[in-house]
Amino acid sequence: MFDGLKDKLSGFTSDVEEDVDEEALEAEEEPDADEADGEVPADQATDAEPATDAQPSEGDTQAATPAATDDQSGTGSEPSAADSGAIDESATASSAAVEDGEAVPDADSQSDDAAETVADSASEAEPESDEDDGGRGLAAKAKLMATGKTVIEEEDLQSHLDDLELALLSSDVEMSVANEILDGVKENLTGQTRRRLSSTGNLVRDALRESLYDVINVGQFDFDERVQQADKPVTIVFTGVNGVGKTTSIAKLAQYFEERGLSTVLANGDTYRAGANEQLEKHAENLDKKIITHEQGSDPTAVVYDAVEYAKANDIDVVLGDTAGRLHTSDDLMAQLEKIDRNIDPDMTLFVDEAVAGQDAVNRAREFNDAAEIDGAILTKADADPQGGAAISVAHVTGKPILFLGTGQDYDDLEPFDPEEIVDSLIGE
Ligand SMILES: Nc1nc2c(ncn2[C@@H]2O[C@H](COP(=O)(O)OP(=O)(O)OP(=O)(O)O)[C@@H](O)[C@H]2O)c(=O)[nH]1
Repeated sequence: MFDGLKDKLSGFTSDVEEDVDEEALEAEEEPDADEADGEVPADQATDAEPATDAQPSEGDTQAATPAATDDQSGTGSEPSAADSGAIDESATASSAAVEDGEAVPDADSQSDDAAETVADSASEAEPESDEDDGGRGLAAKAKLMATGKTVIEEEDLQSHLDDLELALLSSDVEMSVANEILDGVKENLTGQTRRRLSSTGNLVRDALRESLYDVINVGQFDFDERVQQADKPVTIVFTGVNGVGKTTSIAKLAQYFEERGLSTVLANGDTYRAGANEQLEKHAENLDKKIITHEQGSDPTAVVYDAVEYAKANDIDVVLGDTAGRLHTSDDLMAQLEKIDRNIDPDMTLFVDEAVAGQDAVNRAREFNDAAEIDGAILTKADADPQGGAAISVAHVTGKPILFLGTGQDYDDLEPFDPEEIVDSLIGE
């Protein structure tokens, strides 16, 4: 699921990491030259407050001096990050933990801790009165260098952001959504201080994770809780064009509810299309569910109404009503759904489309929502979609959450949409 997009996002994070670390290594050579003479650079000397109790280790005096100047804790126990941080990742992560006054964590959590520490220290590292050289004073930069930290500048990122934009658009992410993600990444990442070589990857991934989560997590609500708490019968009406998996999704939801102890009745409100009754009847038979149908061409509202009456009379918990999806006659669609709304007042209207339709699905979601407001969406055929563009875009474009993903042709191939899980699967935990 979404493997093409995963690869592209992982390409972005590793490219930024590689590039920014390379620049940090190049920049590192300059302060080293000063240190070789045993002299603290003038900028640092004026900027730094000596920590009187800092005890540099033997033979490491040049690096230990600036490191100690950054040690606000006064413990004097921090190893020289300037010397070891750029070379030895684990040493850097350990020193980050020491800064926090914590025990050295296990190997897996070291880089995360380092990223946190660096994020925490970003405000400390802000220049106060240093001269401005495009946003950050030279003295502040030198100070960061000396402590094994460096800052990510916007110009370091621009070409990568361009690549990311291309990657998102070519994965069918809607333009405004791609822009929102890019803005978020830029905002989250630029100006970040980070510990050299140990935390860039985490910072980039976290920045991307946060921006993706923000666009995906729009309008989420607890579907199960809403259904459980609503007065019964709960009526859910499904909209969307034909052929995308709407009927199958209704059947999958009937099974989903049964697994949660809720009974269902199906209603075929798609009275427009020949064969629609038979199609839904087949699913009802497979799942041993009651189905309400009327003749082709009859009033869809009457079908759903009858299903609601049946549910009331038989203590059925949920009515699942299909409708005909004809976007090209959006007036008809509107009139049909308005009539259902007026007469039946469904608890929810869910839009169904296929993830594999990419931009088309996103556009249809917008149009359906404009024509008759939806409460949420189901994206089918996510199992066959390498792109992920619709899954990322639909919620942001409609302002309504994706509630389920269809992940196969079997009745239990329906997964609740969990934004956090989706983002983790796209970026890695
Ligand atoms: N791989 C995969 N196939 C699916 C999924 N959902 C539905 N399908 C298949 O998509 C095809 C169309 O599904 P239907 O449920 O018939 O689609 P529909 O929207 O009701 O279309 P009409 O019946 O023409 O209105 C069927 O072969 C389904 O088995 C899914 O999540 N993954």
